Amino acid sequence: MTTLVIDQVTRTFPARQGHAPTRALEPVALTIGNNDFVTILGPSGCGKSTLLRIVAGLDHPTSGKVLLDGRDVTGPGADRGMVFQSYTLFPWLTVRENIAFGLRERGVPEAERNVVADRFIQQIGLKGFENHWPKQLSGGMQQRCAIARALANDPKILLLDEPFGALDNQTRVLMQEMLLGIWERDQKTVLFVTHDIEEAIFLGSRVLVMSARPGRIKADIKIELPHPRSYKVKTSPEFVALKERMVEEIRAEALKVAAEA
Ligand SMILES: Nc1ncnc2c1ncn2[C@@H]1O[C@H](COP(=O)(O)OP(=O)(O)OP(=O)(O)O)[C@@H](O)[C@H]1O
Repeated sequence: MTTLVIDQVTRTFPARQGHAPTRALEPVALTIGNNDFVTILGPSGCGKSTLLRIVAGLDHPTSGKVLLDGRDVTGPGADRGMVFQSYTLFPWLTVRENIAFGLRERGVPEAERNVVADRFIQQIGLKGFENHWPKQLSGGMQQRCAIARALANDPKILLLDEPFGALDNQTRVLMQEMLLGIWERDQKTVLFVTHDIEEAIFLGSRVLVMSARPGRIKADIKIELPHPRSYKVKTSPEFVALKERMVEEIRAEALKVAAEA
């Protein structure tokens, strides 16, 4: 079982060209495990991406530390799979090659790589597109491929930074169901950043609400909606009540941001 510990992590970006330093994160303390699907919700600029980048090892805390299964996170690693909002597939590799990229880096033989890649191609519904180039795919298909590429490495934890933010609403809902289906089957530990309240509740087993900058965890809410979840749960009284609560939490933070501007 995977345990991620975020131990009193802060991040201050240094002063630049007459601007004061930016305090992006106040001490954040958090333990994630039990194959949680944790969604992080917060107003724009509250430090969500900064926190995720620190867990990914792409940025470093100013103080505090991150431990994955007891080991200090000091840089990126195959134990953490990352998916960004913008499409980040390698344009010179086909769908199958993109998905198998991490396996190739680790020296897995081609035949084995193809078996793993094809399993994920099937799971994410890209069968028939194995040999397509990223530019031949729609945005939603590219993001499915990016998720498959992250999963193919069998990471301990999947880190997603607004992965569906650039998609139209219809595609976004389908992608949420697909990702949830994978989680329901494989029970991966997931950390998912979004500013979409419905998305955070629908996907999450736990929603963390962050305060306005400097960000800290303002609320940690367990979501007990039953699984498997379909989009229909969004109209249930439980879902609507959770949404009302989150709207209030986020509104209070958004007002603080507006008052500062
Ligand atoms: N490399 C950097 N240098 C200086 N300041 C930065 C840097 N990265 C982020 N910041 C600042 O830190 C704060 C938090 O940024 P971050 O991107 O983590 O917020 P966010 O919650 O992900 O926002 P959004 O929802 O708009 O993507 C912001 O004020 C941002 O301007």
